Amino acid sequence: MSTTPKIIYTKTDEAPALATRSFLPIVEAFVKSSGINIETKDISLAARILAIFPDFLNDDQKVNDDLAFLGELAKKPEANIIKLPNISASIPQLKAAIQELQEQGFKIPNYPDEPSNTEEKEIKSRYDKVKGSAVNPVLREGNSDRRAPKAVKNYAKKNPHSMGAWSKDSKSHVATMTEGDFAHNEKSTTLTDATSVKIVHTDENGNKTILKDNLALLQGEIIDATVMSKKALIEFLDEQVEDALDKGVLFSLHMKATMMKVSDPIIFGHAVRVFFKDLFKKHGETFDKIGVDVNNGFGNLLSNLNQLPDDKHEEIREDIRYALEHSADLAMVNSDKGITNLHVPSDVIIDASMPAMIRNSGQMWNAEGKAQDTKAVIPDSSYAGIYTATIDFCKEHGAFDPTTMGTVPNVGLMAQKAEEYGSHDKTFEITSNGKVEVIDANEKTLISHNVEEGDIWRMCQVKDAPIQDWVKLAVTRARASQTPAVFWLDKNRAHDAQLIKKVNTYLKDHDTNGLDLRILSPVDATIFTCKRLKEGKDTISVSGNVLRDYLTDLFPILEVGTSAKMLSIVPLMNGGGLFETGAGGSAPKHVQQLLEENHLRWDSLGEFLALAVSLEHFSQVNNNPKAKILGDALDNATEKLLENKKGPSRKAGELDNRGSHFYLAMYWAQELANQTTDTDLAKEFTPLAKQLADNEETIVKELNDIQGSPVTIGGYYEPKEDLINTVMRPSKTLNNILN
Ligand SMILES: NC(=O)C1=CN([C@@H]2O[C@H](COP(=O)(O)OP(=O)(O)OC[C@H]3O[C@@H](n4cnc5c(N)ncnc54)[C@H](OP(=O)(O)O)[C@@H]3O)[C@@H](O)[C@H]2O)C=CC1
Ligand SMILES: O=C(O)CCC(=O)C(=O)O
Ligand SMILES: [Mg+2]
Repeated sequence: MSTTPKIIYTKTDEAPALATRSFLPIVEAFVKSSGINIETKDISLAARILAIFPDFLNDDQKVNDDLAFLGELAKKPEANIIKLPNISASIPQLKAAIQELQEQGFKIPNYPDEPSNTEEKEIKSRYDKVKGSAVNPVLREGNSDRRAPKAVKNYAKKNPHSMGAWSKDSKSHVATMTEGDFAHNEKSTTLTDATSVKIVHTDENGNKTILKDNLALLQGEIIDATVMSKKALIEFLDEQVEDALDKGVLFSLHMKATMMKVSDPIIFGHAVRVFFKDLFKKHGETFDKIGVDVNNGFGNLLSNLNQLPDDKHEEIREDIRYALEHSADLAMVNSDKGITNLHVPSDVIIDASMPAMIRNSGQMWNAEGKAQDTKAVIPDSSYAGIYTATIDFCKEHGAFDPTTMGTVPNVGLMAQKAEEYGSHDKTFEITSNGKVEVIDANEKTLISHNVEEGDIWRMCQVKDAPIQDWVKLAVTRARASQTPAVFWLDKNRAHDAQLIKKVNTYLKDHDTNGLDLRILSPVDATIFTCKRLKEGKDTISVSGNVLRDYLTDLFPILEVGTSAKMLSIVPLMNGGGLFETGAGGSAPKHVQQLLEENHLRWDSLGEFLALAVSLEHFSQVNNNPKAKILGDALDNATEKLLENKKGPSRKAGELDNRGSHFYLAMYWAQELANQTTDTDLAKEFTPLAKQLADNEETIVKELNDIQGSPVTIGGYYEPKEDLINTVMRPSKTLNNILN
C-alpha cells in the first residue's frame, strides 16, 4: 500500500464538475515536479448511486465507494481533501439520475416510491442513503471557517456588484409560525453519563412502536427533540396564502428540502396541498390513484397527469389554470417555462434564495417575469427571524453598500453531524396520535412530546468534543483577525440554553483577554451585525449548523455578490484539512447555458483559494517547502486575476470559466518564475510563463471563438469523459503547452 502524501480532488456534479475538467489538468501540470500527488475521487450523484448497487452491475460497470473512502480518510491526520460542491439530490433529481444511468445501460433498479415488499424496501433504504445532503455531513469531520479573503473584499469594494434599492414602503416580508413549530416545541438536555437511547412512539391505545433503537450517546452530549404540528402548519400556510393574495405580494416558500431531507419535503408537500387546496379537494382521490406525491413538488403532480385519459387530464389542467389565476401569485423559478416556486423542492433553497431576494430589493420574479414584492414563507421560526431582521434593517436604512460595508466571517458548528445535520435518521412523520419519548438505558424518559397524526418529530444531537473545538476555533479566529465575535445563541431556546452553558465553560480554557466576545440571540445578533456592517465594521458570526449554512450565503452575497468567492476551510478534528470551494452550490443554471451556448459562467475562484490553502497545509504536514511556494504563488495569481478582471463573464463569446483558468495558469506561472526562494521552480516555470504569455491572444481566441452554439456532453449526471473533456479543453494551443 502506498503512503505517498497526496491531495485528494473531488469529482462532483454540474458546473463545478465541468470546471474541474478544465482546471485539474492545469493543477496537475503545475504541482507534478514538487512531489505532490493529486488523486481524484468521484463523489458525483451518479457515482454514489452506482457504488451502492454493485449487485445490479456488470463487473466492468462497478465503481468503488469513494465517499465511504473519503469519510474514513477525513478522520485521519493525513487527510488533505479539496471538496467541490455536489448535488444534494431531491427525489426528482435522484430519479432523473437513475433514469439516465439506466438509459446508459446500468441495470440499477427504479426508486420505489411506495415499496410493497422486502426487496423494494431494501432498495429504497439504499437510495435513501444517497438522497439529500449525503456527502457533506460525511466529509465534514471538523467545524467550519468561512470568510471572504481580503483580496476578494477589496475587489468588491472597488467593483461593486449591483444591489437593489430598498424602500420603507416595500411590502416584502418573512412569514413564520408563532406556535406549534420546531422552535416552540423544542426540549433539550445534556447527558451526564454515556448511555444508549431508544425513541418510542406510544399510540392512544398504549401500543408502542420503536422508531429508533440503540442510539449510543456520549457523556456531555446535548440532545434535543421537537415536533412540528401538522395542524398548526396547515393553518399557518392557509393564512399566508390568503394574506399574500390580500396584500398583492408573491407567495414564495423557502425551505432546505435537500439538506433537511426528511422533514422539509413533508413541509413542502403541505404547502403545495394548501396552495392548491380546491384542486386537491376535487381531485384528491384521482391524485392518490395515480401516485401523486407533492412532497416532491407540484411538478410531480403535473408529470403524473399523463397517466389519465385525455378528457380528465384536460379537466384537471383547466382547474390548475383556474387555481393559479384566482389564488395568490406564486414566485417563479422560470417564468418563461411556467416553473413556479412550488414545482421542485430543490429549485429554491433557502440559503441561496433568501439573500438573492434581499439583494434584489426584496423582490422575486412573477409570472410575467417582472420583479414583485414577496412574502417569503419560512414555516419554522427557529431561524426565520434573521431574515426578518435583515429585511427590516434594509427597509429602515436602505440597501447595504458593497463599497463601504464590513464583512461577516463565520465559525460554524458542524462536526460529527452536529445539530440538525444529524437529524435525518431521527426524524419521523407520526402515524397516529399519542406520544413520542426518548428513553435511556435505565428506562428513564429524557424527553417526551405529545404528538398527533401527521406531525413531524425530530431529534438532533451534538457531541461535546465538536463544541470544544468550535469554541476554540472562534477564539482563534477572533484573535487572529482582531475582530469581535458573536455567538448566535438564544437563551430562550431549549437547545441553545444548553449550548450557552458549554460555551461559557469552554471559553475559560482560552486566553480571551482583550477579545470582544458576546452571546446574542440570532435576531439581536443580526441587528448588531447589520449595524456594524453598515458602518464598515467586521463581526465574526459564531453559529450552529443551520445558521452556518444561512449566514455564509447571506452576508457574502450582500458583501461580494456571491458566496462562490469565499475561503471555506474545515480544519478536521483529527488534524487533516478539508478545503471547500466557496460556500455556494453547483449552479445548475450554468450547465444549461453551457449546453445551449457553449459558455460556462461558473467562477472557480473559491477553488483557487481552496487549492492554495490545501498546498500550504500539505507543505506543513509533509515538510515540503515547494508546496508552500506553489500555494503562495497561486494566491498572488488569484489576486492578479481579480485585479485584471479575468473572471468569467455571463455572456457567450466573452471570457468564460475556461478562459479564466488560462489566465490563472499564466499568472501562476509568472509568479513562480519571478519568485526567488526556489530557483529550480523559477527555472521550470520561466519558459512556461513565457509560452503562455506569448500565446495569450491565440489561446483566448480559441477559447472564445468556439462559443455561441450548443454542445453535447453525453449525459447530465454521468457525462461521457471524452465528450466533456473535449468541450472543456477546446484550446489546442493551451493543451499542447500544458502537455
Ligand atoms: N457544498 C455543497 O456541496 C453545496 C451543494 N449545494 C447543491 O447545489 C445545487 C444548487 O443549489 P442552489 O441553491 O441553486 O445554489 P447555487 O449556489 O448552486 O446557485 C445559486 C446561484 O448562485 C450563483 N453561483 C453559485 N456559485 C457560483 C459560481 N461558482 N460562479 C458563479 N455563480 C455562482 C449562480 O448565480 P447566476 O445564476 O446568477 O449565475 C447560481 O445560479 C443543489 O443541488 C444543492 O444541493 C448547495 C450548496 C452547497
Ligand atoms: O449539504 C448540503 O446539502 C448543502 C450544504 C450547504 O449549502 C452549505 O454547506 O453551505
Ligand atoms: Mg449553504
